[in-house]
This record gives sequence, structure tokens and C-alpha cells, in this order.
Amino acid sequence: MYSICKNVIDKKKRYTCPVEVHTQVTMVLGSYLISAILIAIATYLLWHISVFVRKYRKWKAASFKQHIAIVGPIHPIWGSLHLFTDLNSYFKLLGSIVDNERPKVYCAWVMFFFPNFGICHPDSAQILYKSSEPKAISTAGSYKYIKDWIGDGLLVSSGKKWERNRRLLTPAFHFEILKPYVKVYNTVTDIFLNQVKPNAESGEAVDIFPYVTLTTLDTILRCAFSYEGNIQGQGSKHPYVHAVNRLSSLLVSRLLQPWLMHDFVYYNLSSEGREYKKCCDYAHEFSNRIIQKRKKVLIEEGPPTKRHLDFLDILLTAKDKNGIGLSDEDIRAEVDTFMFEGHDTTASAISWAIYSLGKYPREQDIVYKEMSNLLRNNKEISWENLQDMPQLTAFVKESMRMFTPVPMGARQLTSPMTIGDVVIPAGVNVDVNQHMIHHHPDVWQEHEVFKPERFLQNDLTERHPYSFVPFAAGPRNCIGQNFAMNEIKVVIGRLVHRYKVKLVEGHNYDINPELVMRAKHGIKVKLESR
Ligand code: HEM
Repeated sequence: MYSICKNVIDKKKRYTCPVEVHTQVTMVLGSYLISAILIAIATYLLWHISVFVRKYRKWKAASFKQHIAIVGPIHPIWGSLHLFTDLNSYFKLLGSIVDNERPKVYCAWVMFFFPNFGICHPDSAQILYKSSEPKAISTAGSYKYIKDWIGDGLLVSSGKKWERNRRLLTPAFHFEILKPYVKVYNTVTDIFLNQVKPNAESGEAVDIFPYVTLTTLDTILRCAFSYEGNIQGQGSKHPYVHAVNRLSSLLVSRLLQPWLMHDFVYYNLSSEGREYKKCCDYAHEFSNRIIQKRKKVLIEEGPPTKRHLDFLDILLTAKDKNGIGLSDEDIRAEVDTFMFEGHDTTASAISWAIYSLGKYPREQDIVYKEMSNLLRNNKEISWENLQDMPQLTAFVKESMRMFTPVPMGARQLTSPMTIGDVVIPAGVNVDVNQHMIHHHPDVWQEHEVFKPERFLQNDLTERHPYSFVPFAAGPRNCIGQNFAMNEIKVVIGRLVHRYKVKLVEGHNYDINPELVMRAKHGIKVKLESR
């Protein structure tokens, strides 16, 4: 600094005014600063380009030389991005490749800078699901983006932390804990059925997804926190409902806008990013407030005697073999994970099951007959009833096969993985395409035909154990799957018992993968009282 100033002053004539000297120094310093910034940007870009080139070479060697199905033709710069405009068209394109080439592994270059592989057959799914490869959180995609909301909870954590927390959380899904929740599902379903009653009376079509989303959010808030705010009545006027709904939509929106990939751009230069941050802060504050309040009650009064144990009770009291429990931050991350994983996925499964009731009236009649025999004059579904409804269970499973609620997951390989005669290099993302596994023509005959009987007892023995994976499989499978199936069965069973579901003209979608992503754009049905 001293030498810069001295140089400037030396170069000046003796009588230079001090203000002028100051201006000159500032200019020289400014130009140094600009050069430093430009060098930093150039280094950053070069580093990214070199990472990209390395990945691209690996991907190219692994894919082209091994003759696997390629989502192509591949452009040298855009990869396969130019072939589809959104997730719907991506799924459509992939569907036609799987139908024609019947691959077990495919590869695509979905996003700029992110070449990846995908798995679409139970044989290859089995290898990846059984491995302990971590979720793909270091690159673009939903896991990375969602971390700011749900923290390092079960869904995204890995290694020792995931192992320990999974062990501590497993008792929260024991059937003794799940049993009293059936009462909660019935209470929440009562409210849902009353919410749609005016439409049933007037004959007006109802867009089912927003109602169902509130129903599943209400359920998870009651089961996780014993929180009984007027969720379904208030809808988005409830600030937490508003925050969670916005977070879910903003996440999907970011996935479809690769230029918002970088956190700096997203949080500083985009209004969506700023809104995401605001909603995250609110959701965290909401969870923290409830956690701190409950902690105090548990210390002062001990475990609850007048109500069922909820997830929060279990999280707060869980201890590992050294007597160490979860930290406050861990508890918040797990609670937020349940909020996210536990409501949107279930809402999608229920909405598509309702659509399926309308679309397949013959199958709806079979389910209705089973429910009338089972319930007779009872309004509510009991824990015992849940084990005694094969037709409804098969119907729900077939609906989840057809319209897979979580269509894809992704892992990032830490070491090369051999799948059949294909070797996938380390460092690459691998999608597990649950939707394509459910529509692979070598696995599911007439995969586009809705046949719940596929899931009835005598058909099960011949099926590959990894062919039906709506809840994933292996050590990272869905911890909440029994919770979800019970909730879905109560809502669908009671809905069909009370109303006949009919499709609305113009909402009879063709059966194709596009449907999977359509849930949020409206699933309209008509309800007729029985
Ligand atoms: C129909 C409803 C549901 C579906 C289709 C579903 C599906 C899935 C899938 C596919 C995964 C694996 C994700 C991946 O590989 O990245 C998963 C994981 C998970 N799910 Fe679910 N889920 C549902 C409901 C629930 C519910 C109700 C809860 C909680 C109350 C829940 C909690 C979780 C958690 C915590 C994980 C991470 C597990 C781990 O990695 O150890 N899910 N779910």
C-alpha cells in the first residue's frame, strides 16, 4: 500500500494538490481491485469448466463406449437439454426410450454441467438400493436445494450421522405408536369430507389436490406435534401452511430454472430465492417454538398420559447406547423433514388414487363393495379394518404404480458401480427412476393398463422384489411408509364409502408419464353422495 502511494506521489510534480493525489491513489487502488475481481471470476469459471470437462469425459467414455440407452441425440454443449422443455416432456421421452429399447440403465445429460445416469429396471435398482451410496447433495437438484429448509435430516444426511439417527427414529414408526394415529386420520378425514360436501351437493367439480394437501398437512401436524390449529379451515391463511406450500412450489420452480442453481444468484438476485429464505425462516421459527415449548413440558410433567405419544415426544426422549440424545438442531431437522416428506408425497398419492377411482369405475365398484361390507353402519375405519381390506390396498398400490408419487431419487457414486455389463464411474449422479421401474415393459405386462389384481395374493410370488418401489427400498427406504399407507387407506376408504367419484370431462388424461407431474395443475372430479 505504502509503495503504491509513494509511486503515485513520486510521479507527480512537486506542487500537486493533496486532493488530486488522493483521487489518483483511489483510481489506482480501484483498478487493482477490479483486476483482482476479474481474475477471481475467471479462476472460478475456469475451475468450473475443468470440473465439467472432466465429468463430461468420464460420462462420454462410460456411456458411448458401453452402448447403453442414451437420451439423445446429445449436443456437445447442451447435452440432451434441447430435447425437452420440462419434466413432463423429459418423462415422455424417457418412456418411449424404455418402451423401445428396454434398457436397465440409461444416461442423460439433463442439466447444463450435470451429466448423469439413470436406473429403470428392478435388477439395476437392487444394486443401487442395497449400496450405501449417499444422496446426490453436492450438485444441483432437489436434495441440495431442500437442505436449507429441512437441514441435515434423515432424507439427506449420510454416513454415521444417518445411521445413528435412523436407529433413534425407527421406534417412532413402531405399530404401537402408529395405532392411535388411526383416530387422527379419521378426525382429519371428517373435516376433509365436510370441506368437499358443498361441491357434492351442488354437483360442481372439485379440484381435489389443494384439499388433499391441507388434509395431509393437518395429519402430519397432529401426529408430529399434536398441533390442532384449524389447518383445513384456514388453508393458506394459516402462516405455517402458507410457508410450507410456498416452499414446496418454489423448490419445484427452482429445479426447472437452471440459472437459479447457484445459491448466490438465487438468494441475492431472484425474488423467488428471497421468498424461499423468508418462508424457511418462518418454518424454522414455527418448529423451534413448538420444540422448546414441548421440551419444557416434558421436563416439568414427564411423558404425556392424556394423549398419544407423538413424533416430537419420541425425538426428544430418544437416546443412543451412550445415553446421548438428539441435539436441538437435529430435532428441528427431523421435524422439518417429516413435514416435507410426510405431506406432499402422501397428498400426491391420495389425489391420484381419487383420480383413479373416477377413471376406473369398475374397479371403484369393487372397492366400494368391500368398504360397505366392512364398515356397514360404522363411519370410521379402525386399526383392525386396515388389515382387512385387500381390494382397497391393491387399488391404492396399483394407483401408486401407475402414478408414482415420488417419481425419482438420486445418489452420487463415491466409487465406480458395476450394473450388469455397465460400469458407472465414481463422482457421477445416478437417478433411481421409480416411475420408469413401474412402467418397464419387461417387468409389468400391459404397464399402461390399470389392474389392481396384480397386487392380490396369488400374483405376488412371481414378482421381482425391487419391481414395486414407490417407497424406495433397501436401507434408505421410506421410514414413514406404514404411516402413509394407513392414512391413504383411511381417506380413500371413507371417501368411496360416502361418495361416488366421477371424472370431469376434459380431465380424462391419457395414460402416460406426463401424468406424474400433473398433480399440481389440477385433478378435477365430481362427487355424488351414495
Ligand atoms: C405416499 C407417501 C410417501 C411416499 C410415496 C414416500 C416415498 C419415499 C421415498 C421414495 C423415499 C426415498 C427417497 C430417496 O431415495 O431420496 C422416502 C424417504 C423418506 N420418507 Fe417417505 N414417502 C411417503 C410418506 C412419508 C411419510 C408420511 C413420512 C414421515 C412421516 C416419510 C418420511 C420419509 C423419510 C424421513 C425418508 C428418508 C429415510 C432415510 O433416508 O432414512 N415419508 N420416502
